[in-house]
Amino acid sequence: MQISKWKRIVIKVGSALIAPHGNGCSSHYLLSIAQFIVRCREQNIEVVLVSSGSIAAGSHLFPGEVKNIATKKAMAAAGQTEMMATWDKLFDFPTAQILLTHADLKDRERYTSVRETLFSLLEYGLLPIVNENDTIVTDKLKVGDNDNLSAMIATAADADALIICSDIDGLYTANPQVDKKAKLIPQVAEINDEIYAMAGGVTSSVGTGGMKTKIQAAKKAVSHGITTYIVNGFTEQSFNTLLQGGNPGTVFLPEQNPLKENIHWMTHTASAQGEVVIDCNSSPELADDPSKLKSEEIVSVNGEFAIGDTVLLTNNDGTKVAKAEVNYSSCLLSYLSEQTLDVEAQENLTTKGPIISDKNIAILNKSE
Ligand SMILES: Nc1ncnc2c1ncn2[C@@H]1O[C@H](COP(=O)(O)OP(=O)(O)O)[C@@H](O)[C@H]1O
Ligand SMILES: N[C@@H](CCC(=O)OP(=O)(O)O)C(=O)O
Repeated sequence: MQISKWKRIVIKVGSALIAPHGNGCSSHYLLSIAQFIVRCREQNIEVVLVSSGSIAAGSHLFPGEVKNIATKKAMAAAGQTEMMATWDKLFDFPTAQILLTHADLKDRERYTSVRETLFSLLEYGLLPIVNENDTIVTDKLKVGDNDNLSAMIATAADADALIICSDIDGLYTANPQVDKKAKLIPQVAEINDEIYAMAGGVTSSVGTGGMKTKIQAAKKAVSHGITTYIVNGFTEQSFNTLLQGGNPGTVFLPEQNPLKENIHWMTHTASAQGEVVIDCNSSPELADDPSKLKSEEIVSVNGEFAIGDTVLLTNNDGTKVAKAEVNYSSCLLSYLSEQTLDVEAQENLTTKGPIISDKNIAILNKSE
């Protein structure tokens, strides 16, 4: 989808662009990005910015070896204000700070709240600037990289395009800093294992994600129908080419049958609070429609979850079948799976309808 058809876009800017030397923010490489944002808004394209750089910006205030994760979180707390100020002074319209963790996105109620805030900010003409809330993240709570965060935000915002600004022109057949014969791939129609295999990890001294997380992000976005670009954020030409409707780097084409928003959220953002092991071998229809699950087909229940939580449904051979909203607690399902109940007793216990919601359910591909 070219710029003329865009109504809303998300732009992700990595640490290397905003804090190129890892000792405070510099607007040097941000001017062309800011100009691109201004040009998009002039064409009535709403923009959401996902910006890294708080840790890189704050690190110089904490000299010496990074002692522990608490120091890194303190760097983020210190650098976040500088990162926001660096962006804010480039625009003559207001910016707004949104700090999130994965906990805010994997909880459906909080995810919906984030969407509402984003839409309200855009309605009033502000530029939302999103970053992970590194000050409070833990391994359990974090997204971990802003490439994947930007894809989750693009989905939440129903964006038409996601532009990931990197320190390289796009996805190459291999890491060009390692393989001098590597070639730029202008277009990716399908993200498969071969594409993932091309992507190496982090190379910049301040980056977190590397190319792997950019491919993961592209997969999340294209499966929601969002055209995704990896472009070189260091060159103004990248943005001039985009403004002319061209592709300056690698474009990942949107999937033809994008997932509905709630199914996409369940597939790519929701985290399972527990696991229900089911017996698809004796009930093969369950593999295609686990919402028909009956208590006697439950093999075991792992973890603790409440009504309305997301659970992972796995076959008793370990294959992941689906992620879905569960209508009963782990306690009741454990009881039901261990009992041999007659139909009447079952009906008395399962008055809330099907065990698994037939609305919020995402059948998983084998590779997920
Ligand atoms: N197949 C690949 N194509 C392009 N770059 C790759 C590939 N594999 C690994 N890389 C490395 O990924 C880097 C970009 O990711 P990263 O280091 O996180 O920087 P940034 O977040 O600023 O984009 C590139 O500079 C490159 O060294
Ligand atoms: N939330 C972190 C950014 C983490 C991250 O993904 O960084 P990068 O790989 O430079 O985009 C920060 O602000 O430093």
